[in-house]
Amino acid sequence: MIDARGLTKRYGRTLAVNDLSFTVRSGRVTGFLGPNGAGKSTTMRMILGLDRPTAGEVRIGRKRYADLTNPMRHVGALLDAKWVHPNRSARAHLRWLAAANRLPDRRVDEVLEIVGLTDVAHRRAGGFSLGMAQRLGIAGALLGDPGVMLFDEPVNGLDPEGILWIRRLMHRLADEGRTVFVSSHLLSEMAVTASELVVIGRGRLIAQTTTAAFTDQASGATVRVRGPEPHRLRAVLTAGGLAVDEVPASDAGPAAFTVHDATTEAVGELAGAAGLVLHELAAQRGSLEEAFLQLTSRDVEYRAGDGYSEPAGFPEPAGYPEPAGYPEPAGYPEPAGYPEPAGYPEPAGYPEPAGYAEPAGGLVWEAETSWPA
Ligand SMILES: Nc1ncnc2c1ncn2[C@@H]1O[C@H](COP(=O)(O)OP(=O)(O)OP(=O)(O)O)[C@@H](O)[C@H]1O
Repeated sequence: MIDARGLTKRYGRTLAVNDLSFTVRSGRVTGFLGPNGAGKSTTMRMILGLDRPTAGEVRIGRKRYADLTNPMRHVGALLDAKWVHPNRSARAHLRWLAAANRLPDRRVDEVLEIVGLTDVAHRRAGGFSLGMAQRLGIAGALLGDPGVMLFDEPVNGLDPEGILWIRRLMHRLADEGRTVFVSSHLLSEMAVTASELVVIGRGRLIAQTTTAAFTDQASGATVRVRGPEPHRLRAVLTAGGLAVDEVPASDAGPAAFTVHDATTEAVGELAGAAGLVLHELAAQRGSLEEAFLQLTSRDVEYRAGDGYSEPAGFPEPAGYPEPAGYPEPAGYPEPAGYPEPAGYPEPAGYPEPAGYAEPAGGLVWEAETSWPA
């Protein structure tokens, strides 16, 4: 578990992280989401003891990083994949890392196997592609078999195969009971990788919630429903106080209704009480992108009358540029047979520390942001 309380970091006039509190739980992938310059890397560096907070603190388990004995056994991180001596082989790099951290040498071959680098372990790391370098970085993070893993923008610059590999690895690590905290400014990638989200903007917490609740709450829950008696169905739902829109037949499916701000339970019970047969009843979830657009517009409305003023020292990150050469993983196909880990059950073996309380459910709307459109 990672527990941040009041975490604050100021660089001169720039408030990079501003009174940030959140909890990252074990046994699931938690996405750390925010636009460029939101403060994600700074927060991760503070978790890892590489930056000292101006105020507040962060704990891994129940200890601060500085108080961990042999930290690599507790927390592994991929911050910069190219942090490796270019003339060392992958195996030599990992053996050096293991020796420096008093970790057993046999673990080197184990982690090379996990990340699929066994066959190239003798090659110079300086000649590795970005994808291979990422794998080597992850092997290093896994050396101590830590219960907590941090990844800072791990898919930046990777091809679709590399992105998919990282995503599957994170799910696997979470299924093993580890705490997996992964930062990204890519909403689409987080939507399929993370089951929980910590969302920040300009250094402040916007939301901590499940990915599903975030999209539901921000984009509103809608239900798709269809039956053999559409006229009666519409009348029954409307009489039940629900807003109904017709969806004409298309390649995507036969004609149906979209019911707004409703649950499948409410729609099903109204239909059942009227004795109506249904052929389809499904919750429709908005995309994470839609959720963020909704969030932004809400903030604009909220700000209109509340006297909100821009805090000093919050420069707008200029233009939120997409890193050069980074392809948006738009719509790359999910390979057949790829199973989404069902429900991220809490695995045995990483018990929640005593006294840990589940954060209150629902969204925590605490701050404003300007998400790039
Ligand atoms: N060492 C530093 N000195 C001064 N300012 C810094 C330093 N590190 C970060 N900042 C500033 O703090 C803010 C947050 O930066 P940070 O890199 O943590 O954001 P990020 O969310 O990780 O962004 P990105 O996705 O672009 O990496 C930015 O305004 C950045 O310019």
